[in-house]
Amino acid sequence: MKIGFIGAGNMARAIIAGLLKAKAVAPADIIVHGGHAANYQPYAERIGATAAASNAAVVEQADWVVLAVAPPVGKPVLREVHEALAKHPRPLLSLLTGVDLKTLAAWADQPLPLVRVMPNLNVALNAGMTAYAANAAAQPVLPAVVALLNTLGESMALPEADFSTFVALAGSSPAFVYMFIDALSRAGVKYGLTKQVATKIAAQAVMGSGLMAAQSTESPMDLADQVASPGGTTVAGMLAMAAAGFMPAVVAGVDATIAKDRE
Ligand SMILES: NC(=O)C1=CN([C@@H]2O[C@H](COP(=O)(O)OP(=O)(O)OC[C@H]3O[C@@H](n4cnc5c(N)ncnc54)[C@H](OP(=O)(O)O)[C@@H]3O)[C@@H](O)[C@H]2O)C=CC1
Ligand SMILES: O=C(O)[C@@H]1CCC=N1
Repeated sequence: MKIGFIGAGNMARAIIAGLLKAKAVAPADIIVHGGHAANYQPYAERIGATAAASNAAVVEQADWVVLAVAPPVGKPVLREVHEALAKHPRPLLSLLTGVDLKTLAAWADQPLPLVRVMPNLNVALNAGMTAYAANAAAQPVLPAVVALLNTLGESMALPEADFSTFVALAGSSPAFVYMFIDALSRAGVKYGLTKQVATKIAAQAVMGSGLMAAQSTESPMDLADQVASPGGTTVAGMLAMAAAGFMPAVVAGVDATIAKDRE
């Protein structure tokens, strides 16, 4: 199975890293083309992937094509590969935020199996959270696509109406979590830890808590109650964070992310 990537930036590279770690695809069966040869060629060489000379060549050489460019670049790129896709009607997996299947079909301007895929950068460690939605033409290939996505972490079918919310909760949220880790770590620095030590402590605590929240049948607040001993340190910290607007700050961030996705 040859997987082609139009765009070889952060998200494409994270997916490719996850696929290679899972040994789901052989390096030479990864075909990439990007905006600038100076970026994608050395990258392809480094990982043993195939650098294609053009976006059309990606379509010609790959079995499936992943559209991994910035959303505004999607339409011109699909125009550029229109002829190649007409000759080789490959399933197209789009990572573009804010671009639904209907828009994608209009841009493709020909009947194609289309899968809208919304991953997050944690796919690089096979710990991603990915949503997908597919058109009717993609249904026969969908089980194989989902099997591939599942090598990258968890995946779920999602109604397209919920994609903006998913972007905030999974696509963008690693950045929000890094902000939290940095804030926790910085507070440790305030009390004399080095940034390196403080970040290691904060990141490991967040990782364990994420694992616990993902695996437990209890709600996050039930889990928090188990941490917060009566009259103890944790409840004092939780109340101070609540008073400083922790939850409204997080929800405001999600609101802004969703609004941007829907622009
Ligand atoms: N980053 C993330 O965490 C997530 C991103 N996404 C989505 O994934 C997509 C890619 O995002 P991301 O990887 O972060 O973006 P990047 O900016 O990191 O990568 C974009 C890639 O597109 C390439 N490119 C630009 N113009 C063209 C062109 N005409 N033909 C082919 N390739 C081109 C760029 O090449 P060059 O740099 O050489 O110009 C670069 O390799 C976006 O639509 C985004 O919404 C979805 C979920 C999460
Ligand atoms: O910030 C962005 O627009 C992309 C989509 C989700 C994560 N990164």
